[in-house]
Amino acid sequence: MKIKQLIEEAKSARNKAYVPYSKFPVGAALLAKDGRMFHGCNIENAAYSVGNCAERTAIFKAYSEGVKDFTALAVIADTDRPCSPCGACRQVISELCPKDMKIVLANLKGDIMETTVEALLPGAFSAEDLHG
Ligand SMILES: O=c1ccn([C@H]2C[C@H](O)[C@@H](CO)O2)c(=O)[nH]1
Ligand SMILES: [Zn+2]
Repeated sequence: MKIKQLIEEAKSARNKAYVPYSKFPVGAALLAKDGRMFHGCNIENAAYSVGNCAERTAIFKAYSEGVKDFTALAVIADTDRPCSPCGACRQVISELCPKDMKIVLANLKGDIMETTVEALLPGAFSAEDLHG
């Protein structure tokens, strides 16, 4: 799948965001190795801290369906620079996606930044740290 198409998928996922508090909709699209696409949006809550980001929504949806092998993730929001995933999402992405997997960050202006899981969170705390 082309990068532009993946970004379009993330953009349409963004339309589903539930963001009454931040009014900052974010969309994500996660492409699995088997070709399946998992969309994610941010879903907020009056108890602010229990809201979930678009990236984690997409990853958790895939995992909960038993899909664990991914090839690319795109994220988009109406930001000046391509949308930058938060620390919590970087940690989750780092554990559940391959280190060299492509991450495409985008904004509505059409700016695109391509990066990788490893580059998003170098030296991430991992299961190896936990269990030696
Ligand atoms: O990469 C990001 C950055 C922020 N958010 C959400 C969290 C919250 O709902 C809103 C404002 O931070 O945007 C995401 O979903 N993904
Ligand atoms: Zn996040």
